[in-house]
Amino acid sequence: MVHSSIHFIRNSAISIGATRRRPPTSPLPHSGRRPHPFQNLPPHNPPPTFCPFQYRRILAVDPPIRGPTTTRRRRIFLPPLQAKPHLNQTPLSHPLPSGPHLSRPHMPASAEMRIFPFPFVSLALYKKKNPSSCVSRLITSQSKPSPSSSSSSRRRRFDLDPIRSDPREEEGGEEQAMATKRSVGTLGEADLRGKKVFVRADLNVPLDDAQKITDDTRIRASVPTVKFLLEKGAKVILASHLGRPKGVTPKYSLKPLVPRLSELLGVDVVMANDCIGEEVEKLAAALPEGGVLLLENVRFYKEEEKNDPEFAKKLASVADLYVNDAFGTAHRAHASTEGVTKFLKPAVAGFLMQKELDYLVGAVANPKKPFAAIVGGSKVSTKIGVIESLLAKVDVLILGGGMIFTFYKAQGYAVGKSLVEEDKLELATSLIEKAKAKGVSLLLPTDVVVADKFAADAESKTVAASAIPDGWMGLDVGPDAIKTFSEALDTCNTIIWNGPMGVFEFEKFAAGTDAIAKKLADLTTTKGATTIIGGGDSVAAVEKAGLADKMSHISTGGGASLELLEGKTLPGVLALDEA
Ligand SMILES: Nc1ncnc2c1ncn2[C@@H]1O[C@H](COP(=O)(O)OP(=O)(O)OP(=O)(O)O)[C@@H](O)[C@H]1O
Ligand SMILES: O=C(O)[C@H](O)COP(=O)(O)O
Repeated sequence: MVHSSIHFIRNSAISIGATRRRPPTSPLPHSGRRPHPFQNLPPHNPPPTFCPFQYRRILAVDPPIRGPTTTRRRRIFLPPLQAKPHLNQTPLSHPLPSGPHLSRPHMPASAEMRIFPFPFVSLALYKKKNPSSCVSRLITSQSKPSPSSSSSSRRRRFDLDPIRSDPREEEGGEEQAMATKRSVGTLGEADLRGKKVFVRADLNVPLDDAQKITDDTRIRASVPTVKFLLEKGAKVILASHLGRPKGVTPKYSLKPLVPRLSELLGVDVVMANDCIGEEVEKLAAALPEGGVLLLENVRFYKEEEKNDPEFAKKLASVADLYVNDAFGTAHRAHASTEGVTKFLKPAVAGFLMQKELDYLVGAVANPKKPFAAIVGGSKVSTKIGVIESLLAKVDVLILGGGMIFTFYKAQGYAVGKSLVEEDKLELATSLIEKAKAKGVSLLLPTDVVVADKFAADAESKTVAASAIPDGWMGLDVGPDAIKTFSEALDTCNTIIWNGPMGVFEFEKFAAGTDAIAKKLADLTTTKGATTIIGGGDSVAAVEKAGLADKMSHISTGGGASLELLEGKTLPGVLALDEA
């Protein structure tokens, strides 16, 4: 059953599917991999403009993530920081040593005396007994957003007070609707035998130049729902998109999927040359009980993405009822995901859809605490919503990937040629402050692996986060950071991960990502922690490490999982029947 609703989903579904906010998440050869962020950078980042440099010892205290009784204050030493001139910190007489040893507890006593109110790692705002009570107190002391901000088109939720009155009462209960959809499992043989069921799946799988499937995860994930329907004597009309074709484009045909689908389903799947029209009508009419008809790519019609009602009606005309199992496309309000529900009843959720919602809504809304989120990936700008939303839920937030350099720079570090979003420096500072205000332990890497160029064969070395040499770029988190992150994760019972820790595509810079993948697999299998992986590249990294089956849940949706984690509602889900 889909878990009960969460109070934080509060945004209107209307605009959600309307924008193509982000590129496809998986590296899809058929559609071309999205350009790496570095491809858009000038050859050299401008050097930092602030000076003179002052060095200071930062001492931050992380919160008691070991739980109420075993709580102890643990000190984490960050390497020396090049302070902003206006910070007016007492300079040390000499630059402090940097490197991995700095986070070990054998620091000179003089250093331990220097405690700065620096929000970099988190602060000791944690509650002694009940984590949420401390967070509650802190948050309720903040002013509530103005009515105008809450209705803002940015649809951000988590700068809102998460423990104030239940938003369902205020905003009409869309979030409840997300979590209480009718499942295909409620349909019995009486409902299904001899019926034509329109199943929208997300079969948007990567194909190589020879049209060979390079990752069949999404096909396999769609099998349980279809098999269930076939076993109950239904006739399945299967629809999907593939890539982002502009009109009919042979390389985006779903035909190459037929053999694998037939093999997995144990039936000979019939393929149509179109998704609407006479041929489809004939093939659908000829389907036997337990037969499967695969329609051609619904995106060959522009009406699909426009959610054109006439097109939706045509799609629906060949079937009796509707099942949406396309979680990966549920954030799109398209004809085959949303429009078609106006013409087919019942319209229910498939098993994959349910599982995704169970984890990405249910487990995230009611996590077994302590709850940690690991957010990486290339840019902070693509993860703002996720970070803000998770800040209201988690006890520990670990940041990695390319985005950390924007945080470092915002705090006065020199970052060499690392990826930096200059226009997000203030945002980075404000996220740090929000973490502090909410009592979240925000962990940034204390050391990084830097490279002299963005290449697999680049020269590399590990340096303290504060000591990135000019002309070098950070491409992975360092061993000390991995150790600190692992220790923090050891204490957690629910962990969600989105975005790799480094440029894991290059073997030399994959250690941080691999270590996190191994850690999560280990925590799942040995400790029973709930681990959820969302986001195209993090999923790819886990698959690459061969650890996918060790995690509690690997999401099949990149954009959809991100939107859910941001607290947005998914139109493809909202349109389904209530349970
Ligand atoms: N230090 C770094 N510098 C530059 N790029 C990085 C760095 N660390 C990671 N990356 C890149 O980030 C990319 C992944 O970022 P992305 O935000 O797409 O993550 P994701 O897991 O795919 O999440 P989602 O699909 O939900 O956006 C990878 O291609 C990786 O090479
Ligand atoms: O790969 C995905 O994320 C889904 O199939 C949705 O694809 P889209 O981003 O092209 O809508």
